[in-house]
Amino acid sequence: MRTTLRISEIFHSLQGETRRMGLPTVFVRLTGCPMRCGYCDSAYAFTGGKTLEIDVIMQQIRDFGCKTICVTGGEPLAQKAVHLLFAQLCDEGFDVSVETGGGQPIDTVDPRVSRVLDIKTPGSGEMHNMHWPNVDAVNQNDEIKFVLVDRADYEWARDKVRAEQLELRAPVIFSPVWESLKPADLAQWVIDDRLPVRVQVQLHKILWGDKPGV
Ligand SMILES: C[S@@+](CC[C@H](N)C(=O)[O-])C[C@H]1O[C@@H](n2cnc3c(N)ncnc32)[C@H](O)[C@@H]1O
Ligand SMILES: Nc1nc2[nH]cc(C(=O)O)c2c(=O)[nH]1
Ligand code: SF4
Ligand SMILES: [Mg+2]
Repeated sequence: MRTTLRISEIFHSLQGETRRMGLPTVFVRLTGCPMRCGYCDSAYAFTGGKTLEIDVIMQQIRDFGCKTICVTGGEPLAQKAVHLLFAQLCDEGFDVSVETGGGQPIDTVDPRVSRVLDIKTPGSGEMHNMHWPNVDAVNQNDEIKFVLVDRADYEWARDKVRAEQLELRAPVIFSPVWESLKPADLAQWVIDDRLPVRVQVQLHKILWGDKPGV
C-alpha cells in the first residue's frame, strides 16, 4: 500500500462551509479530480502539487496546533492512501471531515470521519459521474450538499430532497455557486417552499475573496 499522497496545499483558515462553518480548521487539499464541474473554484488542484509521505503530512498538520481537519481537493477519495491519513488523524483524536464530489464510494471512509457528500446537479455538468449508492450510505454524522448554478438546479434539488426525504438521512445544505446564483434569491426560494435545508454561502470568500489558501 502506498504511504504517500499528492498534495496541492495545506493551510489553516476558518471552515467556510458545512456545520463546522466558522471553526478554525486545517485544510488538506489533495491533487487531482476525475470530475470537471463547470463552476469549480479549485481547478488549480487538478494537477501539480507535491508527493508527501503521510508521516510528513501528519507532522505539518500537528504543527498548526488545531484539532479540526478538513480533507478536500480535487477529489480526496480518488487517492486510496487517503484512508491511511483518515485512520491516523482519527486515532490521534482530530475531528476530521472530508469533502467529496460523490463519484467514489464513501462507504470505505473511516466511520469516525464526517462525510460531506455533494450531489452533483444538472448544472454542474457532472451528474452522470455520481455514484448514486452514496446517497444511501450517509448518516447523521454526515452532510448532503447541493451546489446550485441557477433556478433550474434549485428546482431539481428541491424535488430530489422532497422525493427522497433526504433531510431525514443527514443535514442538507443548499449552496449557491459563487457569483452565479444570488444568495438572496436562493434564500427566498427555500423560505417560500418551506424546504428543510440549510442555505449556506461560502464564508471564506466573503472574508477573503475567491483565491487559494483561504
Ligand atoms: C472544490 S470541492 C473539493 C471536494 C470535492 N471534489 C467536491 O466536489 O466536493 C469542495 C466544495 O466546493 C464546492 N464548490 C466548488 N466550486 C464552487 C463555487 N464556484 N461556488 C460554490 N461552491 C463551489 C464543491 O461543490 C464542493 O462542495
Ligand atoms: N475556508 C475554507 N473552507 C472550506 N470548506 C471547504 C473548502 C473546500 O475547498 O473544500 C474550503 C476552502 O477552500 N476554504
Ligand atoms: S468534483 Fe470538486 S474538485 Fe472536482 S471539479 Fe467538481 S467541485 Fe472541483
Ligand atoms: Mg474551496
